[in-house]
Amino acid sequence: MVTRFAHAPEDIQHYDTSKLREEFLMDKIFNPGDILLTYTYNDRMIFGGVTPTTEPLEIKLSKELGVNFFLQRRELGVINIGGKGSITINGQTEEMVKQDGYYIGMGTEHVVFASADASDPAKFYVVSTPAHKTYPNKKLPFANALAKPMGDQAHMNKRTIYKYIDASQMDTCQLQMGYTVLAPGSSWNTMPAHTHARRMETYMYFDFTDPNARVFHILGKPNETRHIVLNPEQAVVNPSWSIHCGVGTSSYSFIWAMCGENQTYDDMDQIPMNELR
Ligand SMILES: O=C(O)C(=O)C[C@H](O)C(=O)CO
Ligand SMILES: [Zn+2]
Repeated sequence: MVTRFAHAPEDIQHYDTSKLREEFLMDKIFNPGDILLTYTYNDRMIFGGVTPTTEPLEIKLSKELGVNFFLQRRELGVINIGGKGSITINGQTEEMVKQDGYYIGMGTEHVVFASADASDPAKFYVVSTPAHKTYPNKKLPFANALAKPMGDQAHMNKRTIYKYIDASQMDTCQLQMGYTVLAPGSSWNTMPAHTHARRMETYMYFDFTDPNARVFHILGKPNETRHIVLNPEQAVVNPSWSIHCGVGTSSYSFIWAMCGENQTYDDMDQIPMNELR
């Protein structure tokens, strides 16, 4: 697990490209046979990829968090974006096909991730946030996600937001998580842009319709923006004060996850176009 510190808006004013990437980009999320995690000091979210191949994998963090086991004081959201796999929670196994999600509550001692076929491994994108209460574990199949169509082709931002972990559907301490799929030919996400000073957010981009495509992710204060160019299966941390939107050279999907003061998805401050710089 690597640590990324939190920033003030002024910090990034003089960052060059490599410094900006070093501070905000997670350039590898899925490494076969491995667990790659980032601990951001923005609301202490931990996020990353678990990619089991021949052997099952378990996130074992105790000393790093000053606890006896990873989820002792945390909750966890999972979405599989790879091949068939399974999650075994305290000894009980659930199949996890591509797009299946899971919410695992505070206090769960063992969560073991496995792939059905090492040559087409499951890719579990995981996000964990601090918790204070145990809410029930819940499988989150794609078909049950709340689908919210957004945008239109004229604005090149036709997309569907699938909310997996949403306060209207289930209880969590902080975590909100979902999956946005851009329609073929659309390239903009989250434009018009917004901030939500009450919550931070991570974005992990994947499923580019052209594997050679790139996404230009935009962050920063609305009047002082920066961009980071992303390959498929890379992620960005967005501080609460930052916009977070992007444009791709093809269509793509991304998983967003948030935590902070509230769980009100629509609690956003929309940025008028003429304020963007
Ligand atoms: O495409 C979008 O718009 C999004 O997916 C927006 C994210 O869900 C978000 O930023 C929520 O705060
Ligand atoms: Zn947002």
